[in-house]
Amino acid sequence: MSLHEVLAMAGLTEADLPRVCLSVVLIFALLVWKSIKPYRPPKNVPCVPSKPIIGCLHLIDENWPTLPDFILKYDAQFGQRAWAAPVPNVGLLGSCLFSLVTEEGKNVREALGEFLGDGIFTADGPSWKHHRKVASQMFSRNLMRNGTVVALRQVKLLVERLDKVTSSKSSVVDMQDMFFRMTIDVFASIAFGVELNSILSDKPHPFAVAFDEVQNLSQKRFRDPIWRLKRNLQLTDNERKIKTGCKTMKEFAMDVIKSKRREASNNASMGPDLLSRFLDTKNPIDGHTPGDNELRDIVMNFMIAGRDTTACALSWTLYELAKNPDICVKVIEEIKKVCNGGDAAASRSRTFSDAEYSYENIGNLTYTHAVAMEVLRLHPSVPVDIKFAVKNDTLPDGTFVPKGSSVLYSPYAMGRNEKIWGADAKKFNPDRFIEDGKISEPSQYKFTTFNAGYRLCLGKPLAMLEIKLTLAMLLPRFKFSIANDHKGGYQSTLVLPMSPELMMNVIKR
Ligand code: HEM
Repeated sequence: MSLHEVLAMAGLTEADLPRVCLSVVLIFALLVWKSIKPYRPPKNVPCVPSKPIIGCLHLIDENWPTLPDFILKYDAQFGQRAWAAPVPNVGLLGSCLFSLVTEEGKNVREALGEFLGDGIFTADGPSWKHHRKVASQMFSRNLMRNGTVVALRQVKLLVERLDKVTSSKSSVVDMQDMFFRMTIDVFASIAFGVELNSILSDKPHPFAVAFDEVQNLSQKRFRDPIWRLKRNLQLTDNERKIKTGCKTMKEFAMDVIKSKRREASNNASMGPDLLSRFLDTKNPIDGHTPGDNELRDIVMNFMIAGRDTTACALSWTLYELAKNPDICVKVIEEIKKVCNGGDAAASRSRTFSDAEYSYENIGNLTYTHAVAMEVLRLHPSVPVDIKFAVKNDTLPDGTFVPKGSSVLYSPYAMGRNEKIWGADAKKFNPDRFIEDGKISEPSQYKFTTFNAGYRLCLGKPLAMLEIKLTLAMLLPRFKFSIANDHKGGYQSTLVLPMSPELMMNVIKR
């Protein structure tokens, strides 16, 4: 249909075209204007340089590639007190101070809504309590044991892959890529009971591709005050790809759920994966069994929470150990002693008993645990987190937080803060977490890598277990050194992947 015909249908002529265009532009501008709500910071709170309407969005945009360091800079500049970073629609009070207001209430996760669904991350109030209670059951001792078995199976495949690579000429491997492949396999197996086989295959599974793409693209929304408009009208390539990616993931999850339900109705013995466990579990609160959508959201939230966070932590651990060879030697010594009964050959062997890497043995790797904690202090997998005030509150420094404002805290900035960790805050020193040969757990409000209070990360034990198990399998068998000139840079995303990639020389011991 020609433009002329369209105009004629609307009773207009070509002479009306400029007026029509102007009206469309004005309506669009009004929609944009309506979707931008400027933010006025509370009185007497120091503020980063800002402009009318857009606040400091321009600074956030400029500094996005190193956002955690941008926050670190202002935390240092303003001292131990709250400061404001006005962002339209969001607000933002930056703070290295925790208060009650950060412990409960709505998470600003709307931008990840269609990805997270109606799961623990997006839920608030009674609904969150219900999710938390249901999700807590996932972290029973039995599940942790099953997690150990699943993770061990996948780490074995990683050893197999590294063995293949090191027997060829080129032994330079992108270890971060390996860890992202391994952790998606681990979590798909724990959550769905499905083997994605990403470690051994060249072409990643479509679910893994969609998972990565949606996560990366959704993060762009945080810098875009009109992303809702773009999503609702499907205006950009970004928004269209998010929609397609979510569809791929949801279809995959639904297929698995349906096939599990079929297995269950045929009285087949169900696996130990989360889906199978939750299929017939009655909710203790309302007594109902979860529907397909609820099941899908539970397992997807589990994967989102656990996969990238653990992969980043593993990458930074290998990086820090390569930079601190004396600490690496101590870790290997502990692994040999605890897992392999002090037998050096056994610690390198490709044939081993699963008992060597049992849940109990991994739990006894005290120094290795301290190393992982130190890595997570300096390189927290969630470097910046935002909470939303459900009621008026006051931060410990006396700053009033009105209901509805967002409070930002940065485990990255807090982890490097000398006032919190002492003059050697930037030094890699795992001993700071050991007292009398045992782990000395710091307060959640000091070590905020796993959040604090009511919404403390539920998966911390599982994450620590997977990190230690992977180190126990890899370090005695391979020597890793950094192959590229890595300065410890990162990519500013919801998590903290290394940038550039972690290219490592891998040599069999
Ligand atoms: C090194 C690894 C990990 C780090 C640093 C980490 C960090 C965090 C942080 C900062 C939060 C708070 C998010 C927020 O509410 O804004 C969180 C929540 C959560 N994490 Fe983790 N996480 C890790 C691994 C895991 C793993 C392996 C799982 C298990 C699947 C998991 C499950 C959860 C769950 C279920 C929540 C939501 C808790 C709630 O809202 O009540 N995490 N995590």
